[in-house]
Amino acid sequence: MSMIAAFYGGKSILITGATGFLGKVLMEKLFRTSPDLKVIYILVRPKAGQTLQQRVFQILNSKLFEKVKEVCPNVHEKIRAIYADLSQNDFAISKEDMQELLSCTNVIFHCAATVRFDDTLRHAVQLNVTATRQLLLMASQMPKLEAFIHISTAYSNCNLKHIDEVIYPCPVEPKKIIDSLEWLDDAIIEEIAPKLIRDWPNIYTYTKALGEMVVQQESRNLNIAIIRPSIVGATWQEPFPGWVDNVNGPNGLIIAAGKGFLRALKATPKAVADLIPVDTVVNLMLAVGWYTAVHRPKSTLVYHSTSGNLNPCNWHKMGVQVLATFEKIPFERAFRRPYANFTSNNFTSQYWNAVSHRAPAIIYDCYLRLTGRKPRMTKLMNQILRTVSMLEYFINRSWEWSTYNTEMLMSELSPEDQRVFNFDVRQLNWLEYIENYVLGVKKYLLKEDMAGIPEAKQHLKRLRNIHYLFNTALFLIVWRLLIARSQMARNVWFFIVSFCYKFLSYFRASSTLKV
Ligand SMILES: CCCCCCCCCCCCCCCCCCCCCCCC(=O)SCCNC(=O)CCNC(=O)[C@H](O)C(C)(C)COP(=O)(O)OP(=O)(O)OC[C@H]1O[C@@H](n2cnc3c(N)ncnc32)[C@H](O)[C@@H]1OP(=O)(O)O
Ligand SMILES: NC(=O)C1=CN([C@@H]2O[C@H](COP(=O)(O)OP(=O)(O)OC[C@H]3O[C@@H](n4cnc5c(N)ncnc54)[C@H](OP(=O)(O)O)[C@@H]3O)[C@@H](O)[C@H]2O)C=CC1
Repeated sequence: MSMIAAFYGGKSILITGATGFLGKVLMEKLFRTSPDLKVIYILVRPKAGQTLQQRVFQILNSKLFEKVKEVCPNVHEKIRAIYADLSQNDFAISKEDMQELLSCTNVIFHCAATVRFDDTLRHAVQLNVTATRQLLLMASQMPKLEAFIHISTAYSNCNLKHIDEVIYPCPVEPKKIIDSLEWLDDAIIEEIAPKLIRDWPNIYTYTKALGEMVVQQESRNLNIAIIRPSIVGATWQEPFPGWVDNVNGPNGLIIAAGKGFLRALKATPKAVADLIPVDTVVNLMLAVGWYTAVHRPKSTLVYHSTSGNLNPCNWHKMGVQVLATFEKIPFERAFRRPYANFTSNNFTSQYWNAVSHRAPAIIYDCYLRLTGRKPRMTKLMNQILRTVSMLEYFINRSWEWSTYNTEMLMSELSPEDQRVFNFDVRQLNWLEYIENYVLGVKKYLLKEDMAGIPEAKQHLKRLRNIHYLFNTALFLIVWRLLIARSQMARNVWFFIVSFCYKFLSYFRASSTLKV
């Protein structure tokens, strides 16, 4: 019998960010392994014209939740969506709902955040710092609370090279930043933001670091733990391999590469690609929730959910496997044949951007214009290159994350829990994982049918022929222009032609003699 699964039985669990990538997988696993849990409260805002109920309905009716419905047929009754906007005071939760949350919650998983690298400082602080403080304040008023699990990121201290499972102090007190944002206007905030974030690469990682400090400062006598995942990727095993649902992190780049838009990347091939499957992170979260509640460690423990020091994979290996998978299961209607050119050199990267990205986009837009259609490729390419530039920091460096606490926890679990809540990334086979990942991107993000693979392969063959034809034509045009302008090129040309002619005459003469 799983002790962790039993622990969540009969519990009321509060999840923020339940509509996000991590939150959905967390809910799915909770319902599947502890169908006897009492209720999951989720703090949700209406979005994209959908009410809370519609959002919940959509999640529960997705493929991700197919297994849950077999194990826990009354899952609809066990989710309680509470209207909340985490960027508002008191989260804009109604008094009645707040009362229920305060009096019933046993465990909190705080996943909500803005994960945009380029968010405004004001919004990122509101969500990643102030909301965390507000939630801790609520937690301190919950008499039945057993554990508060805060989800941070392994990159919250990416200004360091070696990162331990400890909370590092930030140069500026979070409280001072929160207070100053109240009276500074937006223009000034954006002006001071680069000075505040110093050697952090973006607002996101900086505000996540501030969020951790807030957790440390406001922990009071709560049982708190922090989990720091690295780059969260598709599911490894559960509920099925390859599930993804947004374009964040590597997902968007896999699409861009598979569709042939992105053929070169400024990346350090030997740098560690610290991906961690989302189900591994979720298993660790649930194990940490149990351990924090039952064993009540004296201090706030930090757990790294990373792969680099236990089972490293580098960007080169990853790129090669992604490309190999594109060969087997290509994406439909590719713009060009997928190809990978990793370079860590600035100049070479600029060159590839011009030749492999911008030039084909301009040529294609000319073609669209000539055929009376609206040009769109240059805009799309600029968008992709902007995204790539935002992610470059993370694919050109390696970090060392220690994982003592995570390994300690692994050894504390019973064999059954180690199986049901497996977060031992040493068992991960990267080649298999990446293949399933790419397949998942095709099926769940692009919604492409496997029946379309033969046509996709045909399309790639056509693209290859067009590529050869285009290159030959280009070569001939350049050569013809050179001959017209340079005596030297003409001499070389006549030399080659006369050499070929002599060779052919000799070959013909010797074959006539043999007869
Ligand atoms: C040689 C080439 C390839 C070779 C072979 C294949 C190799 C492939 C191997 C895999 C590649 C490896 C690269 C991995 C890099 C991973 C780095 C991840 C770093 C994580 C560090 C921290 C992790 C975390 O803690 S948090 C989670 C990470 N957060 C994010 O990923 C958010 C990042 N996104 C943003 O901040 C914004 O979207 C931004 C700034 C990139 C763009 O903002 P903008 O306002 O300009 O546009 P949007 O409105 O947001 O989007 C416009 C448009 O772009 C699409 N899009 C968004 N994100 C991505 C993306 N990551 N990749 C591709 N496309 C993306 C978005 O859907 C929109 O499309 P529409 O059609 O207009 O809707
Ligand atoms: N994905 C990754 O690679 C990594 C993620 N993390 C951390 O994991 C956590 C979850 O990330 P992930 O699931 O990928 O992110 P998503 O962007 O998929 O999900 C973010 C969640 O936060 C919610 N949210 C955002 N703003 C508000 C708001 N104002 N009010 C209420 N809810 C809000 C979103 O709700 P809505 O659906 O309404 O937008 C969504 O449910 C974050 O803390 C992130 O920092 C850490 C390392 C890597």
